Amino acid sequence: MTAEERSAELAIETRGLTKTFGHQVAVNGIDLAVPRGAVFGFLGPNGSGKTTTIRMLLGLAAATSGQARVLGRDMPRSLREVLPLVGALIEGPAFYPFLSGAANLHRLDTADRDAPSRTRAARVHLALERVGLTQAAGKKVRAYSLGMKQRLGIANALLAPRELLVLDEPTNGLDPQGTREVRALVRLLAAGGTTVFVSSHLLGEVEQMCTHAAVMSAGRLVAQGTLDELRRSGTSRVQVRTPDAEAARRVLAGLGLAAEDAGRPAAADAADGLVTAVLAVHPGGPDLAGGPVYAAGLQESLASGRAPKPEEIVCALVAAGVRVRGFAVLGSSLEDRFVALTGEGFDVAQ
Ligand SMILES: Nc1ncnc2c1ncn2[C@@H]1O[C@H](COP(=O)(O)OP(=O)(O)OP(=O)(O)O)[C@@H](O)[C@H]1O
Repeated sequence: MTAEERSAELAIETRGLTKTFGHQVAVNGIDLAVPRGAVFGFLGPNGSGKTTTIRMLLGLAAATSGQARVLGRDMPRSLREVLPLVGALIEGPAFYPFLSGAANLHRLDTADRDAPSRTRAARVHLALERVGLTQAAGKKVRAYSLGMKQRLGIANALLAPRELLVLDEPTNGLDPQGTREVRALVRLLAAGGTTVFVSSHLLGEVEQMCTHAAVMSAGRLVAQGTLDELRRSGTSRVQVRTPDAEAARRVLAGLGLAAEDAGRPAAADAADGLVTAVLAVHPGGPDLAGGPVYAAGLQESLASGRAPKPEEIVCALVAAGVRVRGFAVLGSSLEDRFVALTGEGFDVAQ
């Protein structure tokens, strides 16, 4: 695939995108690659640079250096052609509380110079229908729940057909019911073929909604890929349950696997011990970010598999007379990965 073909498959692509505020580097040379059709979670703790990145992508802030392409066109040079194809929800739009949801959308649609007035009513109706607010269309916004207001914000982003939706922390401040509604709506929109770029500081949320994710930490992009790729890019371990722990450790060491710890499984024979060893540390994280080929480096390193295969480990254990009563290959969870990548207490609350 040529570089141009690869670019054409990306809804968002940045190279070395950087934003500084005085001496502070808010976004530090990031290379984002968001495939078309993805639900892409832009994950990072508060203050890691997500909103600043989104503002640059939408032409709301100028980059200090680097390039950004949105829907295959250079930004901000092609702002006028690109923006009509992008629906955005940033920091929640301001609605008039004394007007109904429908009346608010009418007002906002009027402000769009490219939106024909003749079809306005139909557009507003369709947008409200898509977010499930038809029943509440005539209700004053001051009587809306936070979740309903957020859905109205998404309806506003959907007033025209969009190729890309950019949502900045769409569930922030919502109660569990509102959160569920917005997450379900994001999945629904994505199922219709729209690329969704959604920022969040909640790992659980990204795991539920997204096909892909990128992780920001202190202005840097420290990993990106499909959720599976990110999971696989951690450290895997093998775990052996055996009454012959010492012998198992020697065999593992002979295969180049350092046994980490020994314990006792909760509900096992009192004589059994658990031996855990690092199987392979797969590259990922910082190596993944910045590569011009989307996540390919990770795929190759996984395919080349220099670590012994699980069946070879079992064979060696059995051949050495180790009584193997349990054997497992343990992957790292996304949570382990993200805590390791961001190096700070990641908010994993739902
Ligand atoms: N206009 C500004 N002037 C000065 N500093 C800013 C400005 N906007 C953002 N910053 C700083 O840049 C850093 C990144 O902020 P940003 O809002 O992009 O992070 P974020 O990941 O979106 O966090 P949050 O989830 O809290 O919004 C922060 O340290 C912030 O204080």
